[in-house]
Amino acid sequence: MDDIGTYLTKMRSTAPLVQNITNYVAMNIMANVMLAAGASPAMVHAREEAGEFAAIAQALSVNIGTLDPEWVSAMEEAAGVMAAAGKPWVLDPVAIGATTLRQDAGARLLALKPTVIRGNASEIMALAGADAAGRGADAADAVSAAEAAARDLAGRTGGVAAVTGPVDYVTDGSEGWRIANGAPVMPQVTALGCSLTGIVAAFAVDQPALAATVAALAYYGLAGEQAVGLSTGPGSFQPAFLDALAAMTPETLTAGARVTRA
Ligand SMILES: Nc1ncnc2c1ncn2[C@@H]1O[C@H](COP(=O)(O)OP(=O)(O)OP(=O)(O)O)[C@@H](O)[C@H]1O
Ligand SMILES: Cc1ncsc1CCO
Ligand SMILES: [Mg+2]
Repeated sequence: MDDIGTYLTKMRSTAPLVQNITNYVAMNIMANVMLAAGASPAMVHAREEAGEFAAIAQALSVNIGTLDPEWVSAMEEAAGVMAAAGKPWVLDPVAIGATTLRQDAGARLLALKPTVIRGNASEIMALAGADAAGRGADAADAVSAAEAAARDLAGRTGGVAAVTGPVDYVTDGSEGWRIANGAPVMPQVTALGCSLTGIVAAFAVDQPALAATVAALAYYGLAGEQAVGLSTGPGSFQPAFLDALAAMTPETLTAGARVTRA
């Protein structure tokens, strides 16, 4: 893996415009996370404009957290525009195993071959069709249990799959990487995974998807570690995390990234 910090430098140098079709829970924290990192987020989901906006966005994130059938149409249209233009788009299959509506949406979006799929272990397993324990937005399976599902999804899409948790796993179907950065308080703050999906989209602009995803996850986890020292629990963690994302230098990221070959 190249110097991890350079991916942060490249992302900030272009402040990429990232369209996010995300859930109601995530919208505010996700936009703030992306701004703190140095990207330019726009939450645009109406069916009448999602595809039109995708034509000007540099990347797209699609999150099924609070979906409805109208939103799914907008997601498909925007993803189709990105795919046709060769621009990156990232799928976050929130609680995919829970209902038929989510499973159907996940299957339709998977067919549009996301550049990157980012989810927790239970979501990656359920999207791949494996038996997963998680039924809501929180993970109930270990990252290790989802590695084969991640390789399967990457193979089927020709893209990258990322499983997040205590130690993240990223694969393009052949090579795999582990990212040990992160903090146990992160799953106690809602939508930090959703927000990370937007960060992955921003890092993937004009960069190879596998390396960009690894770098985005290391950056995010390291900022989480730093924020723990500046906070006393999930409430004060959130503003401290935004500050840490903004303050991170490429040099600190390169030095603090705990990335190993799987
Ligand atoms: N136990 C843990 N220890 C350290 N870091 C963690 C832990 N669990 C999650 N993380 C980190 O938290 C971030 C968000 O990942 P997580 O797997 O919690 O997403 P998620 O389940 O999709 O979240 P949400 O759906 O609430 O947005 C990642 O950077 C991940 O590495
Ligand atoms: C809690 C929750 N419910 C639907 S989306 C969401 C945000 C975390 O995925
Ligand atoms: Mg999630």
